[in-house]
Amino acid sequence: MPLLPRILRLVRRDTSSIYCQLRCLSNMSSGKRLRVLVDMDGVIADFEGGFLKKYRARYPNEPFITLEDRRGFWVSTQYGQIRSDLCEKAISIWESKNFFTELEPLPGGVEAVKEMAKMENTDVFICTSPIKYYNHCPYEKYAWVEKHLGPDFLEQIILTRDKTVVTGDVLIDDKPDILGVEPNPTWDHVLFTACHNKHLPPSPAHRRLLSWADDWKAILESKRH
Ligand SMILES: Cc1cn([C@H]2C[C@H](O)[C@@H](COP(=O)(O)O)O2)c(=O)[nH]c1=O
Ligand SMILES: [Mg+2]
Repeated sequence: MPLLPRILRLVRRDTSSIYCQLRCLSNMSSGKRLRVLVDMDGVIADFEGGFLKKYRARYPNEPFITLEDRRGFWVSTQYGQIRSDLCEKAISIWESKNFFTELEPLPGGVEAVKEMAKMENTDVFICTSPIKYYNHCPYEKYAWVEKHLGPDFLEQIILTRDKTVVTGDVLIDDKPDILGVEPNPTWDHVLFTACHNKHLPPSPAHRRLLSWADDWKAILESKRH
């Protein structure tokens, strides 16, 4: 169909639909775009800091693990190693209402993601795993994105418990082992440094992004070729 009738047809639709269609047209004309998947907890939202603050407030007489002493991705596992009932107490924190909405942004993350989304030939998606206790978490993750990244970013959310089935060029994520049903995900994993993974030795499996002050633009550029 010629371009003008196509545009006229588009303007009759709602604005988000127009946005999507124009982006598709732009994709078609500009060739290869880079698709960046950005994790939320531990990458742009301060899960560990938020957890520790709320855990200590709710269980002031229980032992706790400082961020300096955190080891291993699973907070619940490390607390369970101190005393078995502390595993459940840890879980009770992120299963509580408002836990995910009230997470503070990690320094520079929101700014970097906004800047990334404005870069030419770049599509950014927030790729995040909800907890299975779904009463609050999925809603609150959407609310967090709207509050910090803006309503347009609600189009860019991927909620999945298996990130291996999502296609992308790069996945920036603080979890060292991202496993699922797909043995060969399309993305390259860039490990975002967090309190629980900073002691891990360098691995050929992934490059590191030390923080959002690190050169994330250079990493993206290297993935375009
Ligand atoms: C540390 C920890 C996390 N979780 C949950 C919390 C989040 O919903 C996901 C992590 O999501 P991401 O997309 O990989 O950042 O896992 C948990 O259930 N238990 C834990 O100890
Ligand atoms: Mg994470």
